[in-house]
Amino acid sequence: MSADTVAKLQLIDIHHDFVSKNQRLPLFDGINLTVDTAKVVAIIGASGVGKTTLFNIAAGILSPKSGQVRINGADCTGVAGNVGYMLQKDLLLPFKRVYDNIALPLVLKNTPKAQIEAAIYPRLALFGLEKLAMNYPHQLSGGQRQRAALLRTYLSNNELMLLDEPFSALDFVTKTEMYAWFHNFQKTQNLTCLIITHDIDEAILLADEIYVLKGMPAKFTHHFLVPQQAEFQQSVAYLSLKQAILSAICQ
Ligand SMILES: Nc1ncnc2c1ncn2[C@@H]1O[C@H](COP(=O)(O)OP(=O)(O)OP(=O)(O)O)[C@@H](O)[C@H]1O
Repeated sequence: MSADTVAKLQLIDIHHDFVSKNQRLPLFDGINLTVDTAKVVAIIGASGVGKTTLFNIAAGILSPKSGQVRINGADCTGVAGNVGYMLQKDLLLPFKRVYDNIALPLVLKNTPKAQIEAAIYPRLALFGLEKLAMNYPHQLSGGQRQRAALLRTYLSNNELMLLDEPFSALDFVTKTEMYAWFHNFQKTQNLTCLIITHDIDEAILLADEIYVLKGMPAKFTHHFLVPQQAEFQQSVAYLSLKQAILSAICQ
């Protein structure tokens, strides 16, 4: 396999369990997943199925009982710091200005001030934050806060971004705008993202591929490819795909 064809992220035969009330709770019994460069893969599943745990394993925050996490072909199992990770809630620090919130991961890496400025200022416009950098988070709308959190994640690591329910907490109109903005941003920047969500529309509107995670131990029961033509979103085929995913989750 040449370097160009190595997947950005591979989860290989992941097994994991928890012990609860002296009982072993098998969570994963051989999960496999590949995320190719410049693609967005969404994992959709019911609450408690194991999405966050799988994300923590992919991020290296949690070591699986067995199996391997490969990033760019290298074994990164249980090794944190190789991905950008954005949690569901934007988690901006309320007492810090937007700029300082965005700069935080770079400050923690002891990046020189001039380098931080050079990383942030040219990108503010891309994230629609050019007039807001000196504001505090409470002065921003939900969508603006989420874009600030995304820019922070992007600057911490944009090789591979893991996004937990990136926009589902927003109101319908803001969410719809954010889907269009993110889709365009991801495609123009060739970002590679793994997303977890409960929201079928979020999965279809953001992802190239969708996996349904189900059962206990959980496994991927269905895999859907999302057509990428612009007219797809207004088509009957969109509704059919949504229905098929819903059936897959509820079956
Ligand atoms: N540290 C832990 N010890 C014991 N059980 C745990 C632990 N962490 C998670 N679990 C259990 O593992 C299962 C999966 O949890 P996880 O948070 O990964 O699910 P999820 O799909 O992300 O849920 P949600 O969508 O509600 O956030 C749940 O049943 C949870 O109670």
